[in-house]
Amino acid sequence: MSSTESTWSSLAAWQPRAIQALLDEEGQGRLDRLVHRLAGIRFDWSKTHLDDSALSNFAALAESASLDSARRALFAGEIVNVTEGRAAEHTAQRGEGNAESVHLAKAFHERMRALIEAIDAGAFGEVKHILHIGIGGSALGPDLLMDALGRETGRYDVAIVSNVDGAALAEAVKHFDPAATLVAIASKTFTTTETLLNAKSALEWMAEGGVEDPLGQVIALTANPDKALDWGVDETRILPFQESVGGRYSLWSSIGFPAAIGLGWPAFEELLEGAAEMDRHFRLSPWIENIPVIAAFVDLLYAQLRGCQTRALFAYDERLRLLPSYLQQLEMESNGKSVKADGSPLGRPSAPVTWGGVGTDAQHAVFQLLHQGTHLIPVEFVAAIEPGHDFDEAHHTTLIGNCIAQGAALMTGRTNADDPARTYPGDRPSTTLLLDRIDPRTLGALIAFYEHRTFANAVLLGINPFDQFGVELGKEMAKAIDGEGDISFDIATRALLGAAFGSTGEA
Ligand SMILES: O=P(O)(O)OC[C@H]1O[C@H](O)[C@H](O)[C@@H](O)[C@@H]1O
Repeated sequence: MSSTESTWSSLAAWQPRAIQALLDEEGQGRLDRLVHRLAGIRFDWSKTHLDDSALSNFAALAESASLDSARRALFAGEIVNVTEGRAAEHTAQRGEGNAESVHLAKAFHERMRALIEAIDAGAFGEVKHILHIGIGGSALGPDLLMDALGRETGRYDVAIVSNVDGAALAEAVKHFDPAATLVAIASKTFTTTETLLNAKSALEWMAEGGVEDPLGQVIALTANPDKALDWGVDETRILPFQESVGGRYSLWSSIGFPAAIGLGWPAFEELLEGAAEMDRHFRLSPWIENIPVIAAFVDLLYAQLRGCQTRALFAYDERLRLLPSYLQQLEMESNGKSVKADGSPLGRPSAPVTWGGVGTDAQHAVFQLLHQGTHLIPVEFVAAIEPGHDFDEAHHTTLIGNCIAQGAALMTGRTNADDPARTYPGDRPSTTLLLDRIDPRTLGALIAFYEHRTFANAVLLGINPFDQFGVELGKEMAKAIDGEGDISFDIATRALLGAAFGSTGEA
């Protein structure tokens, strides 16, 4: 048996103790070990089942799974995405990584900054609106940033369109003046069907709106500049980034353009600095003090040792309402795999399903199941101490009070001897991330925390988190339906195609 397998066997023999009992017995010592502060965020795992024995077993797993050398390889810009033969250099975008890559990332950032300065200075005429078109990693990060931080900046109106459904584009441009709109086409590969179709329609919308040279108002954010050139984007308006930056890790590169222009360059730099602080912590801290690594231990405790198939995240802050969808891509596209990096079967559950919503709304919709359902679902609460509005402070005290109350209620439960329907089993785990405030620096650190937690989970499971072949088959079939390629569909699919299009879908 490999040393990793024998560590998993020791972990399998671990017996959880009630969270309340751990708190009662360990008291302040438990808070000292399981509550950490970094970059304006308080990370609290005290209401989980993680105990000293599990912690030391997981630390042993980190050793046997060579997390240290994987981490070193990540930051050194070595090939960690083995199936695609690539490095994963998102940290280099933040100045933490291989010197050459950091240098190149800085040069690309400078190019982006210069273009933004030119736009600010009127080189594109009057620009009021930025229409960012991208999907997946080329949209979710920028969307999260702008929704969280861009509510009051007022520099430009930024709209982010991803869905190929034309209704999304129509809604985005509804209040935009085509003459005063700059279109940013964001695509790492510059081959994504949805993005290129939306971009084409955006140009048509501009032409119909009287813009003589719509392409003159287009910039491209891509790791494939040649394709952008072929598409017709002028070379001077292409903002490249490195091929080694993964799509769902790319908001730090030129894919973050809407944030850099919408929030202003100093804010974008602060975002990068916040992430870099988390990078340094992750790179240098021992396992049992390492925030993303402890978080991964807790994830594995529930997914691998307690059979939890899902994990839930509730943002108790309207500004972070897009965090669950951002994390869904990061975690599920990275670690939702059945084979290890070497192609051998994973042999254990992969990453759980990530889902979630916004508090307090979710309390009135899905929390019933969290409190009394038969599923054990580890919950993560994310909240900020400083409110994002000027209304009566009762809004914020109620919001945060509810967040904290939910964690306590999940853990303590309540028995009603007369009525099982009114009994709460309790001992349900939660993690709380409490941000001092939502600003670029703190958000940068938070997102980098999630990236490193995802990476640590992957290494501990033996997964390559940087490829996503699972999305390709469906794309191929959609192309065949569109007449590209010849796939012979089954009878049920042909019938469905007939019902939708009046055709059989046969190539
Ligand atoms: O940036 P692009 O090349 O347009 O890719 C956009 C997205 O599409 C792909 O199918 C992947 O699932 C995502 O990881 C990626 O972020």
